[in-house]
Amino acid sequence: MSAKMYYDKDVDTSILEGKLVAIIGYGSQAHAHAQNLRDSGFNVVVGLREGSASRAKAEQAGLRVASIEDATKEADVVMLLIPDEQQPATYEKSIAPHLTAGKALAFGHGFNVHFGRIKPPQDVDVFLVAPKGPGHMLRRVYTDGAGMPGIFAVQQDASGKARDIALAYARGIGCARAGVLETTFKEETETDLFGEQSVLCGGVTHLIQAGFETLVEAGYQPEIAYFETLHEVKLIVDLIYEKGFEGMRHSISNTAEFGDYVTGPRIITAETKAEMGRVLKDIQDGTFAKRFIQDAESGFPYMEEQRGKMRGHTVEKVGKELRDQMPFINKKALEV
Ligand SMILES: NC(=O)C1=CN([C@@H]2O[C@H](COP(=O)(O)OP(=O)(O)OC[C@H]3O[C@@H](n4cnc5c(N)ncnc54)[C@H](OP(=O)(O)O)[C@@H]3O)[C@@H](O)[C@H]2O)C=CC1
Ligand SMILES: CC[C@](O)(C(C)=O)C(=O)O
Ligand SMILES: [Mg+2]
Ligand SMILES: [Mg+2]
Repeated sequence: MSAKMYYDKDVDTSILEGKLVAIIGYGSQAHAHAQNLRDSGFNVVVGLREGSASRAKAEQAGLRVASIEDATKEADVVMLLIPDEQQPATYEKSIAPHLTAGKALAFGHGFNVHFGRIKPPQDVDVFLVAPKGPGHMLRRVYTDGAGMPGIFAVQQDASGKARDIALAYARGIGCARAGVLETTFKEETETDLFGEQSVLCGGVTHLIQAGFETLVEAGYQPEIAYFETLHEVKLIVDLIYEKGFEGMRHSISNTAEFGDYVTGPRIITAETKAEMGRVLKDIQDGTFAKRFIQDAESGFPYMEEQRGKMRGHTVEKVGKELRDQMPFINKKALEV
């Protein structure tokens, strides 16, 4: 293996003993960071805006809650885990005035530092710890005794200890159970945006949607189309996750494997890969970031239009009905 991987045995967490970590926000990532750190023995305070709907949930989980300003004042490490588009304004108003020398400012994604939207003072440590997966799954795998890989990067090392703090933090949220490796803000930001757009979120959902629509438009039952093009994706991906492509192909029929080789390249073509290259370029030169921020600043008209379209789509309606008949599917997982 060429990358240096850090596991629990390689990480000394004593650097955070007696220190206070403020988790700003209580959404997907934040609730998992706060609860995992607390369960790993760290001191945690959750910083929330006034009137936050999340206060009761955080308190119910046994966490102490303070205003963002007070949490920043008290804490040694301030982890900013609110939506990327909201971070600069909250940082300027509620965090920067209290971010005194010697503290550490941390992120779960490098977007705002990399694109120059947050410029922390020179006398604080700045690092990121980015778990490679959704926050709700970060909490689930931690409570299952497993872990989710993560990557960390140091942008500013004012204390000379920023790497050790970042690694201790990564271990605290459970990432060093699965493996943690070092990156830069640039590499994390660009690869994360590329992965979520091209493969994990944009790629997968649009592939499923196109397959589902093709079957339904050809007259097949939507329920069968749902099982075939969506539900079974998890079962196939679980095998890829556990055993790689070869392991998955061992489990499927020869008929399926032959069709995989014949038809896969007709669906994901050389042109698809060339387009992925153009997507990556838009990410690298800031074109995507600009488009995202513009939509956010106008109240997300494009994003809301897309959400509205999908809400009424048959794949969503049929899917909800079918999932409601499957009580073993974890329905509590996304409650926070
Ligand atoms: N979602 C994920 O799994 C991943 C996210 N990340 C990164 O983690 C960070 C957080 O993302 P994510 O967890 O999706 O965020 P969420 O959308 O889940 O964050 C919601 C939380 O942010 C708070 N919030 C929203 N707007 C404001 C505001 N203007 N001022 C103060 N608090 C606000 C909400 O407060 P309230 O409770 O009061 O409504 C809520 O607690 C981002 O940098 C993201 O890129 C990284 C890896 C994966
Ligand atoms: C895949 C999307 C993600 O990058 C993540 C869960 O890792 C995100 O920004 O939510
Ligand atoms: Mg992301
Ligand atoms: Mg990600």
